[in-house]
Amino acid sequence: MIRESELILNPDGSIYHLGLLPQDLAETVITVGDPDRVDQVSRHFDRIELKKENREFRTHTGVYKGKRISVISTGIGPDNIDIVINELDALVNIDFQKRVEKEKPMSLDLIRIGTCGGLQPELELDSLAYSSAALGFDNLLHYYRDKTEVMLAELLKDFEQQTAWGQSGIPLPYAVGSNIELATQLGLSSIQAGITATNVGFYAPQGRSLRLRPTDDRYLDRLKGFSFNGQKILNLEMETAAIYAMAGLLGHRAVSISVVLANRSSGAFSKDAPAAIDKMIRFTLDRLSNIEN
Ligand SMILES: O=P(O)(O)O[C@H]1O[C@H](CO)[C@@H](O)[C@H]1O
Ligand SMILES: O=c1cc[nH]c(=O)[nH]1
Repeated sequence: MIRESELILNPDGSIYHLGLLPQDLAETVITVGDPDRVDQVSRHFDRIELKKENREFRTHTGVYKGKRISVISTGIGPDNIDIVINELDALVNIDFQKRVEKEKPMSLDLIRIGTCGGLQPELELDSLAYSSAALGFDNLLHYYRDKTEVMLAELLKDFEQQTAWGQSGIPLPYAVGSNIELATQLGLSSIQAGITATNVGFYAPQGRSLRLRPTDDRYLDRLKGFSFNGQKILNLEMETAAIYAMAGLLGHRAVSISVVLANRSSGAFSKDAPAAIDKMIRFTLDRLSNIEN
């Protein structure tokens, strides 16, 4: 039996941070960083059956072209992903009354749609990128025992060697992959694909410098020059690796799609980010509606 301090339920029986009951959640879950983006997604639904909110975690569940979908905001960063994915998993795989794991595990489809900075110069502003794999510069995966089951060891070894990472003064990331089956069902080969660097911050952890200097002047160049099986590090953001790690460990299918708002080589930023984000939302909903329930 899972103790009250570990599986924390609110007085209405909902899970601690997300404030959701098991029946509130669809098996297909879109995650976004920004709570307002939840409304931008659900306004395309045919109908919305539920709206709930606690802290930065806003959830709408509804139906889009016959498919039941939940969209939930995670807020920014991998620390929130630990909370969101564990609690989403608990909603479907733990019996809240008996406080035990259910016998037959359920697998959710998790689709992150977020914004990112483009690392490679050729990445066009407002274009979409699919993260086939991700390097996690957060430490989240290292806290979970079965990490070797989801770690892409070869990619990581090559990364360490090619970038001479030992000289960077920054801890080595972990490497994890997307769910290929889900990516194929969504037809993500139609957009540019590559490795995503998931960072633990927006400024120095993404090589930005306002008044503080990053530890390693060569940080972005090290990332830019890396390639594995013909795939380069395309973009920088703050959730994908943590989602892939947690989904992999818990048996869920996850993919991450990003819209490129910043070109970190040219220094340009999108002239119409809301329109670019809406394009990504429409693309994703359209692809999701083609997957059988
Ligand atoms: O637009 P979202 O989904 O929040 O994603 C990106 O934007 C935020 C930083 O501005 C980080 O969360 C990053 O991953
Ligand atoms: O450069 C960017 C833009 C959006 N989100 C990020 O994390 N980085």
